[in-house]
Amino acid sequence: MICFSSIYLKSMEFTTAEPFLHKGLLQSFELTKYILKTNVYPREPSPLKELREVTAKHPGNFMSTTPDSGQLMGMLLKLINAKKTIEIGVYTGYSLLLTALSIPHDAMGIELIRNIKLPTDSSMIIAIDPNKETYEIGLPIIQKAGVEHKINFIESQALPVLDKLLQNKDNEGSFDFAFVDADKENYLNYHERLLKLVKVGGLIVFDNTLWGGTVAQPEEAVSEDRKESRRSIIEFNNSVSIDQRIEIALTPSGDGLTICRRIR
Ligand SMILES: C[S@@+](CC[C@H](N)C(=O)[O-])C[C@H]1O[C@@H](n2cnc3c(N)ncnc32)[C@H](O)[C@@H]1O
Repeated sequence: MICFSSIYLKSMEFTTAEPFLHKGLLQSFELTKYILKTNVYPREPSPLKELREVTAKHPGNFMSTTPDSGQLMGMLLKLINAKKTIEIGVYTGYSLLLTALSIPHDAMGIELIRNIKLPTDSSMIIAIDPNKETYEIGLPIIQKAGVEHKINFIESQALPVLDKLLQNKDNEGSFDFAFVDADKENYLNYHERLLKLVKVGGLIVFDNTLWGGTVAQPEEAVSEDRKESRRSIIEFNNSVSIDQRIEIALTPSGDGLTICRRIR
């Protein structure tokens, strides 16, 4: 019997310069499930599990950040000891809650008032989404997890909020981390603004940068409803790949997660 992966491998074009291609992962849904079952779900904090299960009942559930990407982001947040973050695109709050659970609990109070360059009543995570209704689906779980005080939810399109933050020079280079998971057409606009707001050494992470694999397909093979965002994502991927202000890693986690580290 020929297994799926060997059919897949035969269909790939190998060149001598790319002997590592056969190591490519995620050749089947079973493999994705394997990663989730063995490594992600057993370690997923219970509030995140609860939020994932509540979100699964919502018609927009496919929008939620995948738990494996969430696990990677949690690791990144802890590695850089992120305290001040921006979240663009909240939906029911899976990535928001994991960020709130990953930033230090002791970073509140006095330290917040001393360090943050925003008004002293601002929280550590600025979370922006024009849809408050979906945020409110996850909010009771965020409250129960005891991390709501870390979140400043702003019901708005993200661009005007970022522009407003940039009007205050003190906000420049003051954030440790940003996560972007919203309208793909604005990814480059977000990138430009976040590069000013995030400090050198800080991270900007973009979700959906493989756009369901369509970035590597001919446009004719892509359904109409995915074409516009696919074009934006391809433009974004091309642009960040040559951007000298950042280091990047495009990981095949979830729907593609591009990690940008500001270096200048
Ligand atoms: C893919 S979902 C975000 C999923 C979220 N990261 C999670 O883990 O559940 C995209 C969200 O972006 C929001 N959105 C769309 N356009 C936006 C904009 N211009 N500014 C901010 N958020 C936007 C949508 O309302 C939606 O809630």
